[in-house]
Amino acid sequence: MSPPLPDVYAPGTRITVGSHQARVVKYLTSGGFAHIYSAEISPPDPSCPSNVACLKRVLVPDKASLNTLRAEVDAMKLLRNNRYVVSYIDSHAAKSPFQNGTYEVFLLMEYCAGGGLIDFMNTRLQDRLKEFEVLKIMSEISQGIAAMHALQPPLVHRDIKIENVLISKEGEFKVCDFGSVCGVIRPPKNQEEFTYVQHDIMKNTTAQYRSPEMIDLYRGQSINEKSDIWALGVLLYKLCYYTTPFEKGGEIAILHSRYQFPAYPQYSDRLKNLIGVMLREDPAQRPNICQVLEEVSRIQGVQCPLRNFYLVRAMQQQNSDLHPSVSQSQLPMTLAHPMIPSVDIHGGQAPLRPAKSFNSDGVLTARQPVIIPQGIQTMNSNVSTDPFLNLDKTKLLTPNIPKLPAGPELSYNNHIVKSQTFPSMAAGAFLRRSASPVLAGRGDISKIVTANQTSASPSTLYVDSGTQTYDETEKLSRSVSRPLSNRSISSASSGGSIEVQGTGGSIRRRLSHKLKKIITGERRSSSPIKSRQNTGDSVRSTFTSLRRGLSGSNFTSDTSNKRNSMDITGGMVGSNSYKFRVSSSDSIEEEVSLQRASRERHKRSESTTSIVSDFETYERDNGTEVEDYYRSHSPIKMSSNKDSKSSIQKRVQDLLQNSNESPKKKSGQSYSKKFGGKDNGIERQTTNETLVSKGDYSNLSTPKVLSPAKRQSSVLVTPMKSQQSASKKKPVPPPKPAHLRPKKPPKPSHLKSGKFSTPKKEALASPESVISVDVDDLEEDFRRRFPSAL
Ligand SMILES: Nc1ncnc2c1ncn2[C@@H]1O[C@H](COP(=O)(O)OP(=O)(O)OP(=O)(O)O)[C@@H](O)[C@H]1O
Repeated sequence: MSPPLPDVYAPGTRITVGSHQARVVKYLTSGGFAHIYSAEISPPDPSCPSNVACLKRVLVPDKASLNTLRAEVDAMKLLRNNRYVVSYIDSHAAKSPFQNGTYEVFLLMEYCAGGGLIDFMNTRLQDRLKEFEVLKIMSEISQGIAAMHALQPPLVHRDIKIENVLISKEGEFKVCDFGSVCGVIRPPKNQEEFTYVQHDIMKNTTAQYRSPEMIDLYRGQSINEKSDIWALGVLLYKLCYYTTPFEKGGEIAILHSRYQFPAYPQYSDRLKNLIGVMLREDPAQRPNICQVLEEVSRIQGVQCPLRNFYLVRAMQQQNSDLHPSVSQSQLPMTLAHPMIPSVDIHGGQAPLRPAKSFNSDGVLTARQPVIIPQGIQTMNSNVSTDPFLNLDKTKLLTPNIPKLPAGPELSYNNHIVKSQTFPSMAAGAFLRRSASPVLAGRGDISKIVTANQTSASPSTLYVDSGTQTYDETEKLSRSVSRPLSNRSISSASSGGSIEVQGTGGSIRRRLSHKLKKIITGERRSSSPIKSRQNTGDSVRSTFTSLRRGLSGSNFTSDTSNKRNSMDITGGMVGSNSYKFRVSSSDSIEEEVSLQRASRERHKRSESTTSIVSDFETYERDNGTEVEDYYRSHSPIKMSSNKDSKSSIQKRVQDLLQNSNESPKKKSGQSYSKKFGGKDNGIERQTTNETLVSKGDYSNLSTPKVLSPAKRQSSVLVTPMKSQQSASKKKPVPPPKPAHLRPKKPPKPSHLKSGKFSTPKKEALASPESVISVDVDDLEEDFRRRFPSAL
């Protein structure tokens, strides 16, 4: 329970926040546990043209909650120069003089004088947003989110919603509230992880924006950027129709992605189609953020303001595979940094593909053409990553699509427009604002990519200058531990004096590495792949994971497992030596990120960082391990054992221990998340809905043991290999005893019906075909050929 906030600062109160002096101008509003002020700051910051910044003062109940705030600050630092993210200026944390053991955090950020998007929407209750307005908002938010997804490893916002978009004085739409930010969360592997992830999702996400993979953890799908895409799809829908698509249908509707388009207001089929692909049940079938932005730009009829960094990486990967001895910097610019054309390059006559279409009642009617992104089509033709290419055929062909009741009526007369605090943006002003793309703006992600590429090795796109040896932000730790005196708080972190890429890069690298390492359970030298090998049962575990994959276990979508399951022939179990590709439809991103992660691990193990980070210093001064901080913010708690060969068992043991702790409470918990309500015109989101997977796992019965027949599943292999394996049929050895098989908790009964009862199959990649493979055959064959390996 957070302590009550002390009295509101009177106008004129002076506070030192980091290296900035702030003078309170006006109390604006209160968040969950925060007071929000406008304040004049000095020295000036580029993000505050008029020297007026936003001061957020949060009271934090304990040190653990401080970590949440720190994570938020770290994420903001990483994104500080993106034009469509609320800019971070400075911050400071200190022990609270009001209550023992509590802390106060002051966060200076760009002041968004235009108020919240929700306030703006409330000014347009009668005259709903026009399509071009929706597209402008969508484009800008997508650019903000792209900045997060472009990081390597990516950051997932996890709480994208209308309420978390603010409007600048200039009318730009900016993403805010990074308190739920996280790395990719791999699928939970046991009951404790299930419970932990479930709790974490409940705490950090908003019910109506939750994706199917967040609700049904049994699907064994990672929570990653595609979960943000889903939320962005919900947001887009709400921008259009002022309600969320699953308002009435709830979680069951989310799980099936069932919703309707209201008849009013009318939007183009392309826009509805975009919503449709973003709300695909299967995350792999959703577009990535670059594809979303490309499609938005195409509908707008403007050039896409962002390079498709996923494709750039894929191309660079391809180049380095083809020319391993040639570094990216040696490649010609056009090759190393291809500009993916985002507009039609054939006179606007791009090939047309069918897409879902809905009639004015919101009922699926027929296929409508949609233009395929040219860049994807030409450069990536053998990889089915474009969701606009692989339309949801199941849905298109299903004759009896259940018709949901008509969408909720909107009683906008009851809505109260919150306009006193923040003047709502005048429609005229909105119309005046240009929707032109930004190619080299302050926050242009391509600029960040390029900046990072200049010093990047072929395998790493995002590295900072490499020459930076001192990060001013380290002052934070020292200042934090200093006593408070007369409201004068010493430096929290530096302001704008540090080179953006340098600072961002170093923090990003730190945060990213740690998040990746801890949140995904991937340690520097003990990734899921390596750790299996390190534990001494690599070959066996390879077969085990293959068996899991074939038996349709929930855990097959873990990409590292997938990777393991590939390396099964030729006697080599090395991660790069597979000859026998057992795969479903690894997306190009997954493929690239796997290889990149592998190279990065290698690279990291060779180099030591010379940058002393603020948090590391803080931890040093305060006697806590920096890893604890990230671990405490991680939805999956991992071992603190620094031994690079930490075993899976050890990590699971730690997890078991940690699972007794309740997850850390978010101090600045969203009032909307916590209390819901319709205080502000359009409904703010609530979290009082429960996850479908919220069943009581403590009462789980013994998991079913799969029959040998079930262990024979359809998998994808290359045709050549499939023939080989078919010709090597051996007698099937007896099935493994039940107690030796990996166990998983059974699904709650309400998830067993319909399509949820069967594991989801990935989309099929065209050059591959489906055959039946017997794992035991493979194992037997392997044993015969390499008797000493097992
Ligand atoms: N940079 C800003 N510029 C202008 N107003 C802001 C800014 N940041 C926040 N606000 C206002 O303060 C409100 C609460 O802010 P914020 O969401 O960051 O606080 P919080 O404590 O995290 O609240 P919650 O957790 O409920 O979202 C926002 O809805 C918005 O109206």
